[in-house]
Amino acid sequence: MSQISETDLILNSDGSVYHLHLKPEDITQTILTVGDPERVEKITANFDSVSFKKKSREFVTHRGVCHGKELTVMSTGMGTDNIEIFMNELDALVNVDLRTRTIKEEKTSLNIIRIGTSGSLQEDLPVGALLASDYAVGLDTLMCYYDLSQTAHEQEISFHLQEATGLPFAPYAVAGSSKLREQLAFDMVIGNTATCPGFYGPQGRKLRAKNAMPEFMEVLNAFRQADFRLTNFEMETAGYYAMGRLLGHEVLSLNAILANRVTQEFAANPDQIVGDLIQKVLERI
Ligand SMILES: O=P(O)(O)O[C@H]1O[C@H](CO)[C@@H](O)[C@H]1O
Ligand SMILES: O=c1cc[nH]c(=O)[nH]1
Repeated sequence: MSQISETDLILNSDGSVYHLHLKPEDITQTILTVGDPERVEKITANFDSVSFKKKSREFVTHRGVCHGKELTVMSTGMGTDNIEIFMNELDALVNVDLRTRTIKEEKTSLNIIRIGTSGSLQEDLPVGALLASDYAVGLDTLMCYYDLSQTAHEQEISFHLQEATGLPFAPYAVAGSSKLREQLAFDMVIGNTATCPGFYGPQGRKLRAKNAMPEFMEVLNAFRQADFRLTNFEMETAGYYAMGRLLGHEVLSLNAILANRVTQEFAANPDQIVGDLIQKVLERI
């Protein structure tokens, strides 16, 4: 069996994976993820007990027990470049024998649930809504570097969205886990999430820097492919869904809608909206 080299899979001197600084025994099969490292503690404050904590760069990990269930909560920081590192190293923890550097014969599929914040792209998706991403569309170039398989429907969305936006590469469209959606999001809004490689220009915001595509938000708002429309944007979901498919993990992105970009409203109570989402997930997991 071929060995993964020391530069492809970098391990720290304690045997942990390079950026996450974790060993296989540090994680559980179900992992809740957040962007903001400080949100990890907000979730595990609800736990019965926390048995493990680690911080490495923006990757903060807590492992513990909530309502009798073993869970891991991890922060990723912002952007799909972080998600690429996060998903590869998480997968290596369960599907690579780190001692022999060989891929395990029997694969483990993780349940990965993002609890994130997001902005609404549609007037009828209000601030305060909790949204599960059915599909995510990556408006970044991450999938130019991987051999992602897409369904015919996903390919059509990718093709027509490139046409509509005029981007010089094809965005990638990927569905999330229907199993996790049915378990966790049965009363939430079901939407389709645009994942942007930035918070300002790539989401149509303008401060001082001149935008190359000043109408970008309007283009995303108006995009239709049969009955498909984009409902919200953020910065990680498509990276999760695509890497999840490549590696065989169940992934669901749940979004607390904090801003409505059409009505230009921002939540008066963002912590409460995120808190509601956390409580729902912990009750249902
Ligand atoms: O609240 P989180 O999970 O960080 O998610 C959203 O918030 C950040 C931008 O403020 C981006 O990471 C975006 O995806
Ligand atoms: O508008 C928003 C709100 C949260 N996160 C984003 O990326 N965009």
